[in-house]
Amino acid sequence: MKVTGGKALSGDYQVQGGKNIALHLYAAALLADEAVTLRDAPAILDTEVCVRLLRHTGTGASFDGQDFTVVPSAAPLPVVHPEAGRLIRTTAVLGAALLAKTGLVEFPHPGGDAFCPRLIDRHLAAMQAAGAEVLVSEEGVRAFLGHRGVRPFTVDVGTPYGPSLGATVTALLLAACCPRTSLITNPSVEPEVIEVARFLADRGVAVCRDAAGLHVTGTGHIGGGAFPVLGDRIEAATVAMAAVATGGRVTLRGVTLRDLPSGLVSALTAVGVLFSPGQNALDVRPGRSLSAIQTLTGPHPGLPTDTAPQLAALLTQAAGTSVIHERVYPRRDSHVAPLRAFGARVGSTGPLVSVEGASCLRAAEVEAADIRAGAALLIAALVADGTSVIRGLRHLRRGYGHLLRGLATLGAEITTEPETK
Ligand SMILES: CC(=O)N[C@H]1[C@@H](OP(=O)(O)OP(=O)(O)OC[C@H]2O[C@@H](n3ccc(=O)[nH]c3=O)[C@H](O)[C@@H]2O)O[C@H](CO)[C@@H](O)[C@@H]1O
Ligand SMILES: C=C(OP(=O)(O)O)C(=O)O
Repeated sequence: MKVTGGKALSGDYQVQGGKNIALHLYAAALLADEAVTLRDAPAILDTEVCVRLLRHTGTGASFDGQDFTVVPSAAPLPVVHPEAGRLIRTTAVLGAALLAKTGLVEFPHPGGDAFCPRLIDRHLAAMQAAGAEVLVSEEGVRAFLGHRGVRPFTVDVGTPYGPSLGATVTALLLAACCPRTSLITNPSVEPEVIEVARFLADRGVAVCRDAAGLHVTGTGHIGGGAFPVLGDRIEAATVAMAAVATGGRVTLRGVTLRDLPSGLVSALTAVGVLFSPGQNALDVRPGRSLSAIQTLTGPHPGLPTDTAPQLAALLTQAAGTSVIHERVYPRRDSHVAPLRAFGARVGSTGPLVSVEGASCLRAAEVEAADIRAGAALLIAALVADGTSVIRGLRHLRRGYGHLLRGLATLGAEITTEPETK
């Protein structure tokens, strides 16, 4: 993609349905005994991969650009496609849904962004706690429950890096198929989990949360029907930071201030970003000046790790030394080296990313290694003088359906060419 920077971005931006929310709902929809329509699903590569994965099991799956429809099969093939399953992160969650539904499953090791090793031991612990025999090999995982079905279980989905989002959903889906009560301790409370819990609760699964964790009482029949995919808080944050970094302002449509985690709002407010809530919309603009901050990523409602690379790009425009402490992953710094090519004074040591600002960025030729690194490089290119080239567009397309078109309507000059490798 070629990006000519140096223009303030201003206007309205419609936020897509949440990438990570949709991915988990696609897995939850596999449990249903009737057709499910997920409204406002994002038009991203990961959605296309999920259509392919569901169809491979014999389940009807289609996406018309807005609605993702799942029509159950009486006897789904309990196999997550070995190659396609390596392209996305929610492979083990899809595996859990197939296991709960059919009594066995085979799935490859999950894919997704590879900025550091990403374990799935808590997913496997949930499957074992639910009564499955689990075998792990180089190719992937085989789990077997047999006709006995899911038994009530207790599982801890906490990790040294905080509660696992994906493993909480894996455990929820397993528990949803057991008519007795299971307990998930140290659960994630990210919106992805809350939305899956709401989807299940609408269909008769009892989910309640107290100090011990999530208590889930499942049902023998999970109904169908429509369910909306909540707006993408990470896309909203990305566009807000792009607009502010260029000195512009944006009205985000389809999200409200309440949809943004308080940790994100406080970090951006400390930088000098101003928020004005509207009717199902949020106006975002820079204050008089941008200031350096010291901040930490953390589980919801903390500063989301998926916004930290974009925040580093924004902080190149803030006066002083900023530090972002990554706590959800041991390391997430695939954006740091390519940001330096723009003249940004950015460094990383273990989980700490530091940024010296404010810098005049100049155009660069760089490669994105993953979704949010790509978003951070795009923000830098929008700020920089001259025309930059960013390769690795497929990473961006995995998570952002209409970002480039949407930024163009705000005034960005962006052109794309097919990748040659
Ligand atoms: C598709 C999707 O929704 N992806 C999101 C999801 O990923 P994902 O669900 O994979 O992230 P987790 O919450 O599971 O991972 C958080 C941390 O826990 C560790 N861990 C996780 C599982 C496990 O069994 N054992 C273990 O040790 C991971 O290595 C990581 O350091 O949540 C992450 C954290 O908010 C986001 O960055 C991802 O964008
Ligand atoms: C890390 C991310 O995604 P995934 O878990 O799909 O790799 C992300 O969305 O920033």
